[in-house]
Amino acid sequence: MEFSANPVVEVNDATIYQENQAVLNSISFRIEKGEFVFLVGRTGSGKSSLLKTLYADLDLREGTANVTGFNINKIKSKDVPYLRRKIGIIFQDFQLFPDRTVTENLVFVMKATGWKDKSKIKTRLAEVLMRVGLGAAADKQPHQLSGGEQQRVVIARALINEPAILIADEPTGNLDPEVSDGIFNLFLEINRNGTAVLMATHNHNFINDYPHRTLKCEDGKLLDSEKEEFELSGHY
Ligand SMILES: Nc1ncnc2c1ncn2[C@@H]1O[C@H](COP(=O)(O)OP(=O)(O)OP(=O)(O)O)[C@@H](O)[C@H]1O
Repeated sequence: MEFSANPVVEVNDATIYQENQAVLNSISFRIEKGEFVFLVGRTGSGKSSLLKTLYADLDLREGTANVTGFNINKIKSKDVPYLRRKIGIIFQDFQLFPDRTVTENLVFVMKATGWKDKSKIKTRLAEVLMRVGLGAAADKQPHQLSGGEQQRVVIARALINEPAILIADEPTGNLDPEVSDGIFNLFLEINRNGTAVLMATHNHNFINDYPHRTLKCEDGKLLDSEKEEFELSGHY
């Protein structure tokens, strides 16, 4: 991977806290534009805490982090929505409005992020739904869709504002293995089109089948497969 002047994520000497407990100590890493990076580590090792720090849901008290040009350690709450437009966030629970159609779910986010022009909204909506293979689902409600399809809607929602990076926290954690593979392949495809991906996962098959740079939270440290060798598996 080329070393660029403008990485999508740059973290220096950051200590990640949950309340008064340091979860990860003095960690540093960068993610370049268009990179695909796995994040692993056993339950409670700090993966979600790290991701939350990157999207400014958890205060960064020590060290610095720059995400898509925003200084996370100095970011003001009024600027957090602008940061979140540059990153797409995807969780394992789908977090769609259950009583609204797919279109309404997506338009809600578009309006909240400044989209006004009706024809542009319509075009973008069709684009992102096509991109995730759900061209025919626009008028369905979440309960009429399978878990995999709901996660595709969430990914479509995350893509609306052309984020520089997708941050995914166990995006296939609630899905059957076969469906998980489809969702994972969708992430690969989105990545091939230039969007960086940082994906926390417990699914070793993904990493074995698609070996790529892997960060591992272990004993308060962040190991980086680009810098050192480590056991992928272990007690988790
Ligand atoms: N809201 C919170 N308040 C206090 N402590 C928390 C909070 N969230 C997480 N922790 C603690 O911080 C540590 C790291 O948790 P974190 O959720 O980041 O781990 P994880 O690697 O994402 O785990 P999992 O694989 O289960 O999602 C754990 O000890 C956890 O108990």
